[in-house]
Amino acid sequence: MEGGDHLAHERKKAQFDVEAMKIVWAGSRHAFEVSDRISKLVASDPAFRKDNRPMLSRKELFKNTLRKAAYAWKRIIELRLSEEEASKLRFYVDEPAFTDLHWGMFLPAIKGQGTEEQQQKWLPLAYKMQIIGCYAQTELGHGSNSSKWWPGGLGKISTHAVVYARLITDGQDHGVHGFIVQLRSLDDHSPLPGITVGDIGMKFGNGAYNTMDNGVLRFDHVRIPRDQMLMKVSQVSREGKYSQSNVPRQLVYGTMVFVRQTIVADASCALSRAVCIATRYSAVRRQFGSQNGGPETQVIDYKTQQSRLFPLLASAYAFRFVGEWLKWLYTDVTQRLQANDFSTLPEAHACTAGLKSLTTAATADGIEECRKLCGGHGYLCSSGLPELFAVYVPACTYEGDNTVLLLQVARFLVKTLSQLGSGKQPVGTTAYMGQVEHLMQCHCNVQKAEDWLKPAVILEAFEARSARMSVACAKNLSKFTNPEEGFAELSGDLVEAAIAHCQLIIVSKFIEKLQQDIPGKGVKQQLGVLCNIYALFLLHKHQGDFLSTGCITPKQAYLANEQLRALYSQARPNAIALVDAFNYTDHYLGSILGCYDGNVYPKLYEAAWKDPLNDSVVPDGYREYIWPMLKQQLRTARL
Ligand SMILES: CCCCC/C=C\C/C=C\C/C=C\CCCCC(=O)SCCNC(=O)CCNC(=O)[C@H](O)C(C)(C)COP(=O)(O)OP(=O)(O)OC[C@H]1O[C@@H](n2cnc3c(N)ncnc32)[C@H](O)[C@@H]1OP(=O)(O)O
Ligand SMILES: Cc1cc2nc3c(=O)[nH]c(=O)nc-3n(C[C@H](O)[C@H](O)[C@H](O)COP(=O)(O)OP(=O)(O)OC[C@H]3O[C@@H](n4cnc5c(N)ncnc54)[C@H](O)[C@@H]3O)c2cc1C
Repeated sequence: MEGGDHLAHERKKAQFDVEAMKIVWAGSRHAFEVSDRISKLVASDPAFRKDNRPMLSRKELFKNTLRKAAYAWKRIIELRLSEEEASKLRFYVDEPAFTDLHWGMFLPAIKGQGTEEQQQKWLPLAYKMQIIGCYAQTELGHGSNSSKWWPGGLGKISTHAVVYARLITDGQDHGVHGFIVQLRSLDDHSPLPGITVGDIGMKFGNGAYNTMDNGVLRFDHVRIPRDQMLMKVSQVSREGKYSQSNVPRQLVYGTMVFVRQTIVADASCALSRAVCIATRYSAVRRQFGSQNGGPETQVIDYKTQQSRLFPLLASAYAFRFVGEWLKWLYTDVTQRLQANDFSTLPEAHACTAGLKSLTTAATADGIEECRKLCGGHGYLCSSGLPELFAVYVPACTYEGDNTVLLLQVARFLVKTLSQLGSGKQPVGTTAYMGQVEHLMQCHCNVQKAEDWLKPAVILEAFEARSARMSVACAKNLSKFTNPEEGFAELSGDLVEAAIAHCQLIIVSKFIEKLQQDIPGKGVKQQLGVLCNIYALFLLHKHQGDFLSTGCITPKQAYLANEQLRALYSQARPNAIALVDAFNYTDHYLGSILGCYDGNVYPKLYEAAWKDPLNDSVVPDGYREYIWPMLKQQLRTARL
C-alpha cells in the first residue's frame, strides 16, 4: 500500500475532540498556536535537517551545531521573535547546544543571584549574545577546588561562566559562592591568561549529546574583579569584609530549582515523543494471530503490548500536568522571595528535586521500553529512539544525581514529620501529613473493581502509603543516637519513602487537573481514563509497598489490576488520537516508525539505501581484506 494515511482507520475510532485535546496538552490556545507555528517553521527549513546526525564525525557534528545555532539566532532576529517564540524555536531545532546553558542556566543564575547593578551590567550583553555563558559547578574530583568538569558550552564556545567556588577572605572559608568569570578573549576566542579550558571527550551514543561541548576548566592565579561575585545573597566590601543579606543562604542554589522545574516539563516532551513513535508503529505493525486467512493482529491489540505502552502514554500526560503545576509553584515561590517571604522555599526545593528525579528516571526507562515495543526496527537509528535515549538518559544525572535528589526529599519529609510534634501544621504537598493519625490506621474500602475509579479512594491509598513509609523511617531514625549515622544507614528506605511521596504528588495533581473546567467533547473523559491508568499502574507496580504497610488487602490489589485491564480496553480506540494530540511534526519526531501517515515500510526501505555504506555495491576494504581471505579459504579447501 503506497501513499495515503495508513492510520486513518485508527483516527476514525477516536471518541474525543483531538483539536481540543491539543490545546489541553499545550497548556493554552496561545501556547498551542505558538508551538504549532514555530514547529512548522523549523520543519520546513532545510537548514534544520537532522537525519544525518548519526553519520557525522564529532568535528562535523559540532560544526553543524554551531551553524544551526547561528542560523537559528539569525532567524530569531529577522523574524523579531519574542522570548517565548525564540525558546520554542530552539526546542524544535532539537539539538543540544551551548545555547541551552546560556539561556537555561547562565542567564537565570545572574537574574537570581546578581544584584540589580550586576543584572544591569551583564544581562543586556547576554540577551544580545554579545557574551556567551555557561554554568560551572561540578568538579572532576570531590570538593570545590580541583578542576571544573562537565559544564555544557564550556569546552569550546563560552566566553564567560558563572563559576561556583569557595570564597575565602582573611583566611576564613565562607563556603561556595557564584562568580562571573571571563574565560576567553572576545576578539580571538583564545583562553585568557591562567585559564586552561577544553572539551572532555566523546559521550554515549552517536550524534546524541555529542553536539554539546561539555568542558574542563582550570584556573592558575586568575584574578577577577570583586564586583563579579554574584552578590544578592552575600557581599564582600572593597575592604574585604564579608557580610550576608537577610535571606537564606540556600538561594545560592536557586538556579537549580528553576532548571529542575524546566527538566520536569522537558520529561513529558521526551516521553510523549517516544510514546508517539511506539503507539503509531504498534498500530501499523501486524504480527501473528491471524485466523482463517484474515489479516494478522495489530500488535497494539495484544494485551501485553497495551500493559507496557499505555502506562507510558498516561505517564506522559501525568508529567505534563505536574510540570504545569510545578511552573506555577516556581512562579509563586519567586514572587514570595521578592517580598522577602522564604517560607515555601524548602517545599519548592523538595518538589523540584523529587519530581525531577522521578520524571527523568521514568522517561529514560520509558524511552528504552518504547524501543523494545518497536521490536527490531526500534534499534535502527531511523526509528529515532536510540538517539532520543542517548540524548535523554543523562537527565538522570545532570542537575543532581536522581538518588542524591531523593535523599534531599527524604530529609524534607523527616523534618516535616518532626515538626508535627511542635504543632506546626504542614501545608502544600505535605498537608496530608497533618492527618497522619488517621492515615496510619485507615482502611481502604474497595469491594469491587470499579471502586478503584473513585479519586478519593485512590488519593487516600497513596497518602496512607506515603505517610506510613515516612513514619516508619522516622521511627527507625529515632533509634540512632547519631542522626546522620541513622540517615546513612536507612538511606535505602528513605529513598523509597521519598518516591512514594513524589508519586502521590503526581497522582494528586492529575486528579486536581480533572477538577478544572476542560472543554471539548470527550476530552475530560479520556483524561480520566489516563489518570486512572497512571494511578492504578503505579499501585500495581508498587503493590508490595501498599500491602506491606497494610494500606490495601491482597484482594484489593487483585481488583486494582482487574480495573487496570478494563481501562486499557477503553484507551485502545483512542490511542492514536491521544498521541496525535501532542501535535508533533514528523521533523521533530525524527522517526520513520512514528511518521504521521504510518507509511513505515517503504520509508524504511528507502532510508536504508541512503546509508553511506550503500554508496557503492562493493564496499571499501573488500580488495584489502575480504578478497585475500576468500582466496585463502579457496586454497585451504583445495588441499
Ligand atoms: C537536551 C535538552 C535538555 C532540556 C532541558 C530543559 C531546560 C534546561 C536547560 C538547560 C539544561 C541543559 C542541560 C543540563 C545542564 C545540567 C547542569 C548541571 O548539572 S549543573 C550542576 C548541578 N549539580 C547538582 O545538582 C548537584 C546536586 N547536589 C545538590 O543539589 C546539593 O544539595 C548541593 C546544592 C551541592 C549542596 O550540598 P551541601 O551538602 O552543601 O548541602 P545540603 O546538605 O545538600 O543542603 C543544605 C541545605 O540546603 C537545602 N538545599 C539544597 N539545595 C537547595 C536548593 N536547590 N534550593 C533550596 N534549598 C536547597 C537543603 O534542603 C538543606 O536544607 P536544610 O536541611 O534545611 O539545612
Ligand atoms: C550530560 C551532562 C551535562 C552536564 N552539564 C553540567 C553543567 O552544565 N554544569 C555543571 O556544573 N555540571 C554539569 N553536569 C554534571 C552533573 O551535574 C553531575 O554529574 C551530577 O550532579 C552528579 O554528580 P557526580 O557526577 O559528581 O556524581 P557522583 O556524586 O559522584 O555520583 C556517583 C554515584 O554516587 C552516588 N552518590 C553520590 N553522593 C551520594 C550520597 N550523598 N548518598 C548516596 N549516594 C550518593 C550517586 O547516586 C551515584 O550513584 C553534567 C553532567 C552530564 C552527564
